[in-house]
Amino acid sequence: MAEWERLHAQDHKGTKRGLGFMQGEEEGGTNAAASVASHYNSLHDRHRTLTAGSDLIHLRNLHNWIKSVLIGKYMQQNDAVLDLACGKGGDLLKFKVGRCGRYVGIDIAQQSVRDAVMRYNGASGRAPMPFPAEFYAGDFSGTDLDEKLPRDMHFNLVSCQFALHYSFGTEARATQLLRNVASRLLPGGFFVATLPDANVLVRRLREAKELKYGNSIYSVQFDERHASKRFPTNEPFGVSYNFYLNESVENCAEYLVPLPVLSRLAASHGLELVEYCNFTDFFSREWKQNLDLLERMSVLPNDDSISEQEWEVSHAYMVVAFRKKGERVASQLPRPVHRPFHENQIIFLDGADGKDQQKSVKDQEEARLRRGGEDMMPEGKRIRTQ
Ligand SMILES: C[S@@+](CC[C@H](N)C(=O)[O-])C[C@H]1O[C@@H](n2cnc3c(N)ncnc32)[C@H](O)[C@@H]1O
Repeated sequence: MAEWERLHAQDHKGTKRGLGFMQGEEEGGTNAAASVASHYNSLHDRHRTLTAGSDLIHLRNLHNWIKSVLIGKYMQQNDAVLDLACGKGGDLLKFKVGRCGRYVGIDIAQQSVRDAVMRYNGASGRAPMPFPAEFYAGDFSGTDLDEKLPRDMHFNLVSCQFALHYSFGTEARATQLLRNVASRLLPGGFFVATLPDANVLVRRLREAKELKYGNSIYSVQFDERHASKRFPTNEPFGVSYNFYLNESVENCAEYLVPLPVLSRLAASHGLELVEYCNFTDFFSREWKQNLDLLERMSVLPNDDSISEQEWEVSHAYMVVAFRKKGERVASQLPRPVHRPFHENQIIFLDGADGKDQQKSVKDQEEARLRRGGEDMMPEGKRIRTQ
């Protein structure tokens, strides 16, 4: 039996999908968001989904392949895409392959957004991305995007890869994220995400002797507040844990995302759950149809294979997809956006980290005036200082 099949069987042995959760202390708000930003800013193009160390190359490739398949499944040619938590732009190529019509990337870590801009413009001798794009630094669960983005900016696809769980620190933050997605998604559009699978994390916690478990490449640590290992359903937010991969300390807390809670919150914003699937199940279902991609992305090279330990990490994640109610609306054609995108065009929204925020906003305004007032941004997208 393949490792992913064993993990699948183990998790579907008479278990109920859906758990209760216990609320933590009043944490998970803006301070937690700031710590996430500084954590990701401090990583030099090295995080859990990109390059977590060459020894985890297969895991990295596998997770990139899963994201590619997921995006490919829900994206249509010429779609307008919102990449929430775009990080360093690691998914730009996937949107290029999907023939993206227009791209907007937002991340709380401003240094990551700068890296994404470089990648978009064609860093390290690579070709620039062929689609128009804009970049924002801001907190996706602390900012009202309905109010802050240009009024006519809507998307066919909203993608939030390996980041949704940061919003579950409080109900207000999780709700704001869903409100942001729903307000900017066109009818018939999709919201796709990858995130830790709370059922697997909690099952492993209950099987462990301590509050920490893992293997030689990963570990998950819950704190003493969760010593009972019980999680009341009526308090589902703020259940934090720390995830360590290959001994690299993730010093920012993540939060369990109970699927029933996410699904209810999404439904109350007009988003219907159309798919949820653990990574290993997703792999076993999709690999045959996507064999070419599997080979091209070197997920299963001949000379080596994904180790049991790596499958165990992968099994801690899941994909979800939601559809916004209504008939599909074709993407709007973007107004011309000048390229390359300049770093000083990054717009700072509420919650973006960094003390130079106001200065950057001022720089942007001055740069615009130096260009004789020509607005390189689409009309309506004025710099907002909070
Ligand atoms: C694991 S990385 C994933 C990056 C990218 N989506 C990918 O898959 O390669 C998580 C990203 O989420 C971003 N992030 C976390 N909380 C956020 C928030 N509240 N608003 C915007 N971005 C956030 C981090 O800065 C980081 O870039």
